[in-house]
Amino acid sequence: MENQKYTKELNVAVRVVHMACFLCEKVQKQLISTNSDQVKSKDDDSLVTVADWSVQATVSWMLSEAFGAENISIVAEEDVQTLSKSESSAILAMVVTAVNECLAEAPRFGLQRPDKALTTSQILNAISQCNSTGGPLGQHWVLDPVDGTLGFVRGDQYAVALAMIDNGEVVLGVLGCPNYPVKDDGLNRKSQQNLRVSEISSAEVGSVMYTTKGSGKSWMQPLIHRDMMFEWPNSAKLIRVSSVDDPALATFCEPVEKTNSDHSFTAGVANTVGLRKKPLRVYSMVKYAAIARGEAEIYMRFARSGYKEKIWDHAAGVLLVQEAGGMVTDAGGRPLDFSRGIYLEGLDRGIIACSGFKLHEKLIGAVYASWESSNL
Ligand SMILES: Nc1ncnc2c1ncn2[C@@H]1O[C@H](COP(=O)(O)O)[C@@H](OP(=O)(O)O)[C@H]1O
Ligand SMILES: [Mg+2]
Repeated sequence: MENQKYTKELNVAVRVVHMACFLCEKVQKQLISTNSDQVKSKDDDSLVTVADWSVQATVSWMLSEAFGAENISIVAEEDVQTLSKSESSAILAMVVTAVNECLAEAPRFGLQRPDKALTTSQILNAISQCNSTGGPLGQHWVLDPVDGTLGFVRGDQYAVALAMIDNGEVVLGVLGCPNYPVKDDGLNRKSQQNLRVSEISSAEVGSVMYTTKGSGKSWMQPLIHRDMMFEWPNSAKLIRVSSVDDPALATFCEPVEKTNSDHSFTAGVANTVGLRKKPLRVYSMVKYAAIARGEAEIYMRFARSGYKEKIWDHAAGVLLVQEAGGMVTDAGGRPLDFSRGIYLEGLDRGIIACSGFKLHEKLIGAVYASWESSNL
């Protein structure tokens, strides 16, 4: 069976994403506590990059340990150019600490920790090992260490996304969402109340969602509390898309930043289709998670013309939605093409993810009707 082919890969990937979430939570808490009033100062930026590089190093190291460095290809967002400069030595030291503190916890996640702390050059090596550009042949891991940088800085939603592409198709997806609780309606509740990390009760832990292609099943696990052991399946629950197909009742999500997606174009489409609710604006791939979990029905993303979407911003989320029963295509109704390197080449205008066929068909029709008069 197709989904049994990646059993070990999935098992390792899920555990590694849990570890990465643990790392991110620690850095995000530090960020919020040191600078609670100021959003996005220079210090915040450096903490964000600490999280990005540290997650990339951790994931790269753990995958190499599990499968052999020579056997794996990793496509990921970060490189080591900035980090290797002399003026980055303080950040580099923070990365080394964060990675080693995280790797020391590996046994809690059922993985092996290194015999001794990794050296700076081992960590730089692990980061720069993620230099693959993917493509149509062979297996490639695809990693976005911290997706939704702005959400991360603001104590809001962000995600750790790890997927695998095999011969051009996404076959495995894991999405860690540290601020998206497993409880029903976790996203709406949190967004409406605009809770900050410091205010979230420890019982409301985040979630990790995962799936494999062809399984027809997407799963969700809670993150584990401090000092708890991760034990497979770690209370995994099946998740499923919403059955709502009436546009008047549907919720649609989109990026918070209008530079990442044209809010006025999507408002026009929403109006044409008869969507009534206000858009749910959420940072990061948590939007895909919301569709897969049935908390929203539609995700629209229309970047400005000329912007090329990157595979790590979509791979894990797209598969989660599809295996939970939903549909994801470009605005022309064609599947996204993950086989052509780091970009979603050939993407027709924008991305539409839906809980079901009926809504999807209506949206494609509305985009078609609105396009000529838009400025995109
Ligand atoms: N002009 C643009 N248009 C569309 N997406 C963009 C963009 N600039 C950056 N992005 C991508 O949008 C992602 C965030 O998505 P969202 O807006 O849905 O939260 C970013 O991921 P990172 O935060 O990992 O850099 C980045 O890759
Ligand atoms: Mg991203």
